[in-house]
Amino acid sequence: MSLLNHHPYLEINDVNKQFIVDDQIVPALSAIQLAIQAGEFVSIVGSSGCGKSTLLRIVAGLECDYQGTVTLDGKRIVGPGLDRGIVFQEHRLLPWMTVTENITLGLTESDPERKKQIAQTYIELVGLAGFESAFPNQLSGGMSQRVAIARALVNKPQLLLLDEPFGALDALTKIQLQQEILRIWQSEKTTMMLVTHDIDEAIYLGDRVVVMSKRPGMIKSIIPVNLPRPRNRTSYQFFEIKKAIYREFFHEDEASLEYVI
Ligand SMILES: Nc1ncnc2c1ncn2[C@@H]1O[C@H](COP(=O)(O)OP(=O)(O)OP(=O)(O)O)[C@@H](O)[C@H]1O
Repeated sequence: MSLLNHHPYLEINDVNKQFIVDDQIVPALSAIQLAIQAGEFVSIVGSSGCGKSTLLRIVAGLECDYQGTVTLDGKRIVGPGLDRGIVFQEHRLLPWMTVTENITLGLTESDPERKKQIAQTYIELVGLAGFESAFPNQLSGGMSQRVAIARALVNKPQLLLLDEPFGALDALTKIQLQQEILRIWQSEKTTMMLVTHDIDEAIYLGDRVVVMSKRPGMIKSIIPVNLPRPRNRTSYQFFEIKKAIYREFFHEDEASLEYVI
């Protein structure tokens, strides 16, 4: 089922970004050009330090010193906004607050009763009913990430930015949460932009996989994933897409590819 409306929703236009470290210019992103449609799920992969998180931070409005333009629904991004939610690799929950309190912290709703109801909706959405009063130290890593996802969704953002959200989780929890995020994407119709090191995850979730080159990060290729969901990670077609992505990393060097997959 396609959730796309076929109009560019997020437009990243010729974005260049450099950092100054010890008076030296460190180029991080070069000529990034990417259009994402409303309701699309886009995965971004690339080697460590290629600028994936920097790109996500620019879209989040956390990084404003760059060249080029980034627009969301036609409006230029000039800082963080409620139209975008973000989930990081570490859950970043406040340890002295309960699950409900962490989720409602950034909620714009002021009526306390309504606030609680909204939190409850999202607690149920991420499968944490019964843990409303638990504190972060009483939760597993996967449960904490579920809270972080609920917190990012509570203001109903149109765009959810996921920066290696499952990177610190064990393999089984990771697979479970990938399925959850897919379910949430389908029910909430939120546009998703996922940065990951995990190529299987990128293919399992994305409508397209953006492959970035080494520093300074450039878009090397964009690989469409035209497979019906839920996807079978062990299918021949899945494997073929995986191979195409590895090929991008290993510069079409079939000999070295042989040792990878
Ligand atoms: N605040 C900063 N100050 C200086 N340099 C930075 C800063 N943030 C990022 N960089 C540099 O920019 C480049 C891109 O970093 P970024 O974190 O975006 O890469 P990444 O692809 O997300 O890496 P990883 O996959 O390892 O998380 C790196 O060379 C990094 O050292």
